[in-house]
Amino acid sequence: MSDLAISYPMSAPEGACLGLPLRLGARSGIIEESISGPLSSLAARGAGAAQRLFGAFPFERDLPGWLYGLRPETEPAPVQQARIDAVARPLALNRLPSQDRYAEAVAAVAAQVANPDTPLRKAVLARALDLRTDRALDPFAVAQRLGADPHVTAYCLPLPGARRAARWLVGATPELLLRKTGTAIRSHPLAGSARRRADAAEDAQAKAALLGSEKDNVEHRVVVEYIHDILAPYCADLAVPEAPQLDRTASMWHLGTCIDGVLRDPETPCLELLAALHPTPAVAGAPLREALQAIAGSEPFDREFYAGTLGWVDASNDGEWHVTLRCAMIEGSTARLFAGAGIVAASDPREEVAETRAKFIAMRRALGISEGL
Ligand SMILES: C=C(O[C@H]1C=CC=C(C(=O)O)[C@@H]1O)C(=O)O
Repeated sequence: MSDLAISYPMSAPEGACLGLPLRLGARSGIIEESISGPLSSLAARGAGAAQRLFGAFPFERDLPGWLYGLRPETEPAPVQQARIDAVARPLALNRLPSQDRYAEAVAAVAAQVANPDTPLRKAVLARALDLRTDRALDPFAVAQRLGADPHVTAYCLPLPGARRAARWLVGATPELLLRKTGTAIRSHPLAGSARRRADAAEDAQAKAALLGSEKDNVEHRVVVEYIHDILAPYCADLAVPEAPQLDRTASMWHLGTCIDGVLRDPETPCLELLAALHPTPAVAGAPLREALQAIAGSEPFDREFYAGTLGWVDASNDGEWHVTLRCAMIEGSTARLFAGAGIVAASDPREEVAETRAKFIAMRRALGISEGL
């Protein structure tokens, strides 16, 4: 019986996801229209569109992403039908790269950052976990479990797959890249992390240590400076707090800064701002070109939609876009999970392995992957 947990259509024609359900935070619906293209080429969309468009763009900004028009009144059936108890059983987990290889890559990038002859200030290195389970995974059930954390925005959306069935991008992100409401804009970048502890005193200690960590504050400052420099030319006013605050999810502490601005031109398209911002040093690094080289030289997989951006834009050009973090790409009975960490000169390779392990916790729990696997 549990094999039938997925009851919605899985056979979208190649290159389209029409008729499939999508969920982003509190909003959901059935896809009735889709537009594809790189973020920069879709930047004019939104204004003039008949309805709110939802979408996702990959990490690489020149690659195509998707904007979807939804039939909004429809609550996707799987949300009611998902059988939370019918969890697919994990069979095998493959690390890409191994933890040792990841630690070596971190050490090499930290050394590059420490070298005053190279311009690299920070690079975000990720690793992936490839999971195989004993039956088809239910992406909506996974998203529903992730969404139990009130500090994240959970999402589940189909991506056109190479084969007949859609691939699903599922996750729960804590990071707001850009919200635009009229002339008001907000970005709330996160960078600098510590695993949360079950014991309250230890948790408070982890939080205080993160706030005082010079390494994490350096990592964070690079992101805030970058976002300030990108947004400032668009803004009549831009408020950037001097020091970061602490933000949380159920399993992580993060350094966060809430940046608020007022646009000079209220007509500035939301997606134009997004195209200018993405990818920030919270997921890439700085300077961008050197960071992308470091990433390409270190990561033995394609990030695809991990560390991209997802959200919506509406007819009055308002929108809300998140960083595609704490996610997995689900296809049938397989899932690829992603987690990354910002590397600066003072990064300790073993601690960055531990940090990425902690960032997998939410998705591992949602997928029922035991610590031992
Ligand atoms: C790149 C990730 O997290 C980013 C967001 C928050 C904290 C981060 C950090 O401390 O490195 C990362 O910049 C990830 O979760 O895969």
